[in-house]
Amino acid sequence: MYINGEWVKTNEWMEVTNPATGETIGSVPIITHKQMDLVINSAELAFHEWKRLSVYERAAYLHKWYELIDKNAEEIARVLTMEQGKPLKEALGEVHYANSFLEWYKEEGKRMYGETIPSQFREKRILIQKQPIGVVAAITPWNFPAAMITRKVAPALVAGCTIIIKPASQTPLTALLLAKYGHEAGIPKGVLNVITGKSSLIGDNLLQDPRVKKLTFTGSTEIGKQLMAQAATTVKKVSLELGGHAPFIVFEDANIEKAVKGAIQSKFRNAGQTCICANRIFVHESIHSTFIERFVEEVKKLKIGNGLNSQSDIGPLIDLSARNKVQSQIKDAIENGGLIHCGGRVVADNFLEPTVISNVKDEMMVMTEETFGPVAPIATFRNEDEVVNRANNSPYGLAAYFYTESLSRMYRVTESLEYGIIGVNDAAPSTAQAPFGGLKESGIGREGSHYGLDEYVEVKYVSISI
Ligand SMILES: NC(=O)c1ccc[n+]([C@@H]2O[C@H](COP(=O)([O-])OP(=O)(O)OC[C@H]3O[C@@H](n4cnc5c(N)ncnc54)[C@H](O)[C@@H]3O)[C@@H](O)[C@H]2O)c1
Ligand SMILES: O=C[C@H](O)CS(=O)(=O)O
Repeated sequence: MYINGEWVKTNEWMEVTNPATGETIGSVPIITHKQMDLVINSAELAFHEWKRLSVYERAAYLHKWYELIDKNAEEIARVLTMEQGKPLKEALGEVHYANSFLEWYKEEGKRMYGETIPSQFREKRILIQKQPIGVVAAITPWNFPAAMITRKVAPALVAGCTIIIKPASQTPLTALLLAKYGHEAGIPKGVLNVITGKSSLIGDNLLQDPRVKKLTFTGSTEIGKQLMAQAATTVKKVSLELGGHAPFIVFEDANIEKAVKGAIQSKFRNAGQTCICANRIFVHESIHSTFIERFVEEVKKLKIGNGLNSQSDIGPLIDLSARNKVQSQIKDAIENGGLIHCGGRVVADNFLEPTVISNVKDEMMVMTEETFGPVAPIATFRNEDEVVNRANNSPYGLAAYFYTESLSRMYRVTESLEYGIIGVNDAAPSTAQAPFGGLKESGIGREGSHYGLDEYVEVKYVSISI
């Protein structure tokens, strides 16, 4: 663990395994209650100094950190693949995507402007200041072990906050490697902290402690709800990036080749283990057979294998329970009339073949539960109103995609879909300068863009009588 600028150990450890091989590739300490108080105290003390630096001084630290991550991207990507499983080419892409948040926020922090507002009284002046909120608790998921951390750390630190990061137990090594380079960048002690251990102990301590002013969580909706309730006990500011269940709609006037390419890209990235993966594919009945033929042809080209193998397109699922959950969705679809066009079988322990299922009904598990795996369920639809209603019929509202060549349809459907992120003929919308986040039970707040910076500041109103 990295606490107050030092590498800290304990007597208890937990192992980190490679999901592709089951081998133990490392171990990390299990934090104690006493160390929880140490890390919160360190972050609190550091905050009072860190916030006094100019944003240009803070940005300079982020710039050095950015340069070190860029220089060591291959090393970080290899560790990421070893503990998370994604193909090395995807892991390297994630490291650069993660670093883009440092690059973007080190400049955006310099635009954290205040305001003056005209008063109706001659003798009064109205001043609006933006100030850092304080100590931030960041709890992150295993599917993007680098990007889900820097998407929080970059705006938090440049705004003047200090941060305590708890990475997922499955993927702590990437977080610790990022901290190593943050240390080498000279980030002052107590500003950046990475702790590991039992989730509930860490969560209980962070969320009950009044010195922690903000919770930023990325993970499942179930855990997000639990943490939001715990944060309420000390009225912490909360940002939640939660589950998704993206509809992917192919209208009759779509460019089918673009739609097939986009569906492959969205569905099978990270073996389908991303919050914005296409989860429900809706194809207009008039082009269904053409789409399926081309889609299955391309899916069959995908190569499954260890992420360290440069030929692999699809790595393992994170663990056996994840694989079993996806398998149960496939089984339910088949039992209810779904037709398997390819895949559906376990290749080895955590490896599941990329699977395409047609004749899918909206009541099936695969169409109602988040599918964190390489399974593409395809349903047909007759008209725009029908498919928009079906697409919106979900407790989730994170990402949605649709393919059309019609400008008027693009506006109609974009305005009707109840999702925070919409890709129109585009299956890869994520970028640092744009706001990422969802509606409904997909979360609260945004990450990335200037909206993401606002999550780490308080707005102070100063009324002056002269
Ligand atoms: N919206 C987004 O930006 C986004 C991004 C990535 C993943 N996700 C979602 O995350 C989920 C997959 O990630 P996951 O399996 O790591 O999610 P998860 O909710 O199981 O765990 C997320 C994090 O919370 C921690 N955690 C679990 N229980 C806790 C507790 N009681 N107290 C404190 N911390 C606790 C975990 O250790 C992990 O670090 C999916 O639902 C996916 O959609 C969303
Ligand atoms: O899994 C969720 C991630 O936020 C997806 S992305 O890498 O930001 O597109």
